[in-house]
Amino acid sequence: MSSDIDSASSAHAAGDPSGLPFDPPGSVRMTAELHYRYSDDRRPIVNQYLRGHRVGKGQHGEVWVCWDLSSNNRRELAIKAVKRNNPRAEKMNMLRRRNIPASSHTPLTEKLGSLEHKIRKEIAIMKKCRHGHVVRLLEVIDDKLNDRIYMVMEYLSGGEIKWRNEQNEPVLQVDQCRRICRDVILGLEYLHYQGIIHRDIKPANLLWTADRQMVKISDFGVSHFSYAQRLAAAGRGNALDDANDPILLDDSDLSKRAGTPPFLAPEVIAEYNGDPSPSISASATSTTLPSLRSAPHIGSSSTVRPNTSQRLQITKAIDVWALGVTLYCLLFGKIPFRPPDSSEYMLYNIICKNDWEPEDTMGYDRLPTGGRKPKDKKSEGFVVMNLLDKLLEKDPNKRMTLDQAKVRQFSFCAYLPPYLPFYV
Ligand SMILES: Nc1ncnc2c1ncn2[C@@H]1O[C@H](COP(=O)(O)OP(=O)(O)OP(=O)(O)O)[C@@H](O)[C@H]1O
Repeated sequence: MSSDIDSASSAHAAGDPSGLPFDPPGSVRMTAELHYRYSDDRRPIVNQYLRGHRVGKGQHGEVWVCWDLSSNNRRELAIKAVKRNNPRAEKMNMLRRRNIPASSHTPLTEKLGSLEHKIRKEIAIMKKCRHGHVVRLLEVIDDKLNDRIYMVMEYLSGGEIKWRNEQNEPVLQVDQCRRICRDVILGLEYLHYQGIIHRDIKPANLLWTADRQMVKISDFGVSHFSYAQRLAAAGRGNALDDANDPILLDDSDLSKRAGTPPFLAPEVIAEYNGDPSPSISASATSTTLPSLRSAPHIGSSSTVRPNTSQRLQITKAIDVWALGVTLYCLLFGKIPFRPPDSSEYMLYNIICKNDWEPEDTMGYDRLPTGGRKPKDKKSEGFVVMNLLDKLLEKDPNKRMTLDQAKVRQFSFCAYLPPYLPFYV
């Protein structure tokens, strides 16, 4: 399996004129002091950041737009404020432990350990990243007195990708889907090179820049760092220079299910599947998943049983699968694997066993797909169906690699410029 990683890393080096595959990880300022005051018009100021409106609310905290008063042009940034002891988040986690999903699009963070641990891991992972298609962390303010952590990030004012209307019809043109796909491939390629598996790729975690010309990958709340993968991707010489936070090397989160149900790869949920499990990738990390016996059993006649005899491993291929699900969502305005009811159990069964079917047309511009196996090899439909086919390959060993997605015969992204500047 290391072959695809090796070829990917050599392609990186070859593809970049500077000879450096990617930007070096950026330095993130760690600030232990917090000063809270108010502007003349009574707006809060956290250290040098003047707080504006709230842009979003996550499970563990809130995100605000802010302006850096210390910069010449009052640079616009985002600040995520997380309270360490958050009773609401603890309650949500408790509910999930009982397998009562809040929504099928809510990420599972089952037993991911203490909130503090989760945030520290998210920060440690973001600290390793500096890439044009990955949301950049700039500063962490640790407010021990009030039990809060502030993460100062670049602000993506275009917001989350909206991919469907109320009738579950696509709202993005095929060309926009193509660009988003290209951006995510490049962002993921960088993450994997850094040894990071995102584990929650989905449209809601892709944020638009202000001009909506580019997306960046966000939300590293359930991401995993694999030193083995970093070694395989970057080579021992490079990886040995990494200054790794010890929290990154803690593998305990890998034994927990994480991600958003409709986007989970078959190998993550294959314990529901009675068939022999896909074989294990040689580059896989060594930690295994536990049995998911506690899953809600809806439909007692089902023959699907948790397969506890074989333990599966988490690899970068799960991000490729999630990219395939994401691309399908963008093109068709619906998820590819749709259970007849809201049962998570049925969903997992369908992901593992069923094939996906396209609509007759794709995108807001309603381009013909030509069906599941288009005959016209020169058509856009053929290229896109072929790409989906390879991304949504159930066997992770046969699934397309990002390298293949970028440079091989899949011309879906081929005529776009291969690289964007990596600065942010
Ligand atoms: N850098 C950013 N720029 C613009 N909007 C952002 C940024 N970071 C997060 N957001 C928005 O803020 C909202 C909350 O983000 P946040 O990461 O806290 O929650 P989340 O995505 O639900 O993740 P979790 O609950 O797992 O921590 C999201 O809707 C996201 O779109």
